[in-house]
Amino acid sequence: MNDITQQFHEIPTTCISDAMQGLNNLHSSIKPLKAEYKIAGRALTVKMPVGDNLSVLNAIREARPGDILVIDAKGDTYRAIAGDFVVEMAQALGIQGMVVDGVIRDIMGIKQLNFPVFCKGTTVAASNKAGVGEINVPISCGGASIQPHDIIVGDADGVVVIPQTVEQDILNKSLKKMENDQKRADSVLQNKERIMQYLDNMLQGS
Ligand SMILES: O=C([O-])CC(=O)C(=O)O
Repeated sequence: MNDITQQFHEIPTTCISDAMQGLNNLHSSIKPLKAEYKIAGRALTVKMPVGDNLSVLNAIREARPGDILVIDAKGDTYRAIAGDFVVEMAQALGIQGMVVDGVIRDIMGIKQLNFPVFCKGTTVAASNKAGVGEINVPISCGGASIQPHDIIVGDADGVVVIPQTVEQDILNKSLKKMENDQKRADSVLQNKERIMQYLDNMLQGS
């Protein structure tokens, strides 16, 4: 992880989302297989046709350690983009995690690997391997546009994408948001009076 992705790793996705007005989140159906998973890194994008995962193997072959595979699987939930064998290869080569608008299979084996996969769920059918697909091209995944090397952050709440062109600005805004959330909680959640005062202030004039 380089410096800026390391800093994003320490920030909840909710604060990053707030810093981007909620505009760059992947669809909420894309969730971690385990709530404790946290990922932050650069996207290696994969554009695959429905039900054919040879491009995922290509991406695993080309990935650098720390990369996050972000897979545009067109939302398909019938065929798995990977099972425990493919995921274990990715893990062994140092890939940090996978995000997909589709499904995986061999969920028990993948959970045992403790490899962070964010997806829409699980299925039984494997993908074909006919060979169509592209890597490191702009994609749409879960309703968000993602360019190769954009920053991806995922945790229990979901996945956000931070475009490279604004990453420093979004980092600063996210840190500020996290600090402000903490200050608000410290000040308001002290007792019932402070809570009532906060609610009255918010509701004034509404
Ligand atoms: O080979 C595949 O495409 C999926 C699979 O079953 C595995 O990775 O174990």
